[in-house]
Amino acid sequence: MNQSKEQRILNFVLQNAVRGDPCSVMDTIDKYCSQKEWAMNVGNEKGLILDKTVEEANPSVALELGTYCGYSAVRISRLLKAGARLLTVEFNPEFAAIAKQMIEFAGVQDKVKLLEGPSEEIIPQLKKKYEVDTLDFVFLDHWKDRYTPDTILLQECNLLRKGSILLADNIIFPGAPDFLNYVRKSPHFKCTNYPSHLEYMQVEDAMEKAVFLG
Ligand SMILES: O=C(NCCCCCn1ccnc1)c1cc(-c2ccc(F)cc2)cc(O)c1O
Ligand SMILES: [Mg+2]
Repeated sequence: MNQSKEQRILNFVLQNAVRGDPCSVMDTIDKYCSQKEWAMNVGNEKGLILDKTVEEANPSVALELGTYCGYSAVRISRLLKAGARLLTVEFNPEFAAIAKQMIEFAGVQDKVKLLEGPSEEIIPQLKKKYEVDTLDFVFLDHWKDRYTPDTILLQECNLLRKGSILLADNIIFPGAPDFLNYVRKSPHFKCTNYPSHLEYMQVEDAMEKAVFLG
């Protein structure tokens, strides 16, 4: 049965990256996806915005919605302090299986917990099943029409605290217009826009940071 694109990306990493070296894994994925097959990793340009936001948050507990091949899970977890952890949610079982191997190859498996399933089911379980008090950082990179309902659900589940930082990918392309409207109109969020480009392309994109005010 012929391989998936995601399997080809993983194989390229397994054969060309340095085991246990997160930067090597990120660079190797970016090389493959810019030269051979485009894929929806956040990439290195928006990845630098992600890095700066994670460093600003310096999270003890971080949540990622949309694992895909694990590129941003590796990117985020490499910056976490000792004892800090990333919970990453993936709906697609094939993607989750690839991401698990990618995370292990990068050597960040002790910092990352990969949760398989729909975000609307997993978010309400975070406190009791995954022993989360509140989230210091949330990276939204899953279905763009889920950004708003899941942001509302995070608040309803009391998972955000004063200063929790949300960072959303793909604000322009594919776009998340309802999310942008929601957070920018809400008195509970302080928003900042970061213009950038779609991963591996010269197409405009942007990220939006939304700090929860309580
Ligand atoms: O759809 C995206 N991501 C979600 C994938 C499914 C998430 C499943 N899931 C995980 C947890 N809960 C649900 C996405 C798409 C594009 C893109 C850009 C240009 C283009 F021509 C086609 C596509 C670029 C991105 O950067 C993206 O993130
Ligand atoms: Mg994205």
